[in-house]
Amino acid sequence: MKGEVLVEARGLSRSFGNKRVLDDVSLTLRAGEVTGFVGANGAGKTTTIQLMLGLLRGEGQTHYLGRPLHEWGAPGTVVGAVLGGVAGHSAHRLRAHLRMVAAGSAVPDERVDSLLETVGLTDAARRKLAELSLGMAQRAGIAQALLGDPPVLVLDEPANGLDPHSIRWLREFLRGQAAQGKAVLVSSHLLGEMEQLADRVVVLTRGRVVAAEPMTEVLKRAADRRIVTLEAPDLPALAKLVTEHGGHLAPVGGQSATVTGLDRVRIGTLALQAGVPLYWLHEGNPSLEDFYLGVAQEEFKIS
Ligand SMILES: Nc1ncnc2c1ncn2[C@@H]1O[C@H](COP(=O)(O)OP(=O)(O)OP(=O)(O)O)[C@@H](O)[C@H]1O
Repeated sequence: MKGEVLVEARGLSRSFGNKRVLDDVSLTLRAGEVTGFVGANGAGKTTTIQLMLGLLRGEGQTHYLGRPLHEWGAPGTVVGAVLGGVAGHSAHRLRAHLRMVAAGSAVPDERVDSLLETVGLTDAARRKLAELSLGMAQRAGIAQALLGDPPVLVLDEPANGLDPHSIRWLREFLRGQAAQGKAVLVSSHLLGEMEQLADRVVVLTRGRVVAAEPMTEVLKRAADRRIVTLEAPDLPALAKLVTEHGGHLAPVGGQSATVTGLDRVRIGTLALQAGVPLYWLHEGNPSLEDFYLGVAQEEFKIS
């Protein structure tokens, strides 16, 4: 059922030596939703995913449909993971490799063929794993993750290194999986891509979750942080005006400046009323990037 909680990760923590790389991370994945897991390099996304999947030891627990993964007899029917292409012997041919994995979980051969078709790899079925392109390897990894028809999909940086065509395919594919009722977790540092893909965003900064919100809320909050870029011949006069009305103007060279705290309509109206000339002003669309940079900045200030 859409919105039903399928995965509940609580209090995930992990240290390497005396370095605490994850600190009390909690995540909830819901049926019918793509959750975007974003964070800078080294923030701890991969470590979180490995803990969730039981591939790494640490503190905390993750329940899949109410139970830890190890209590499920066939974990592949609960969660499918794509952790960077397809893992297997490089000399094995794709279809044979998938059939071998399928046999281990009592999945019939026909499912391998239908999944190869689903991910658009029917023509590559006889290629050796070593001969697959990066995009093909990602698709093959997805086919492998889907063998047990799990209701949960977890993908670590699946868009890494893909060309725009493959990224688009991936986006549409994952949206399709969510539309079928699966809960999908995707980690990425490609914020523009995530904005188009995710229903919900979890932001990780230095091992801690600093935001977990629906994308609609993220974009609303980003709108509040929107930056206006402008050009004006008398920046000191404009700066005074902006400050008087609760905004902040920062010169960026020449006659250009950025303004935060006021939107373009307000700035334009105030300038007109005060007789301060403006050559042009521009306000970008609210983006996940604005939101992300905002929360990451606040986090660095307080810690
Ligand atoms: N086996 C390990 N031994 C020591 N430190 C580790 C190990 N694995 C990860 N780390 C450290 O833990 C931190 C989190 O790493 P992790 O790979 O989870 O981050 P990430 O968010 O996935 O980053 P990226 O986007 O670069 O993959 C980093 O500082 C990393 O150096």
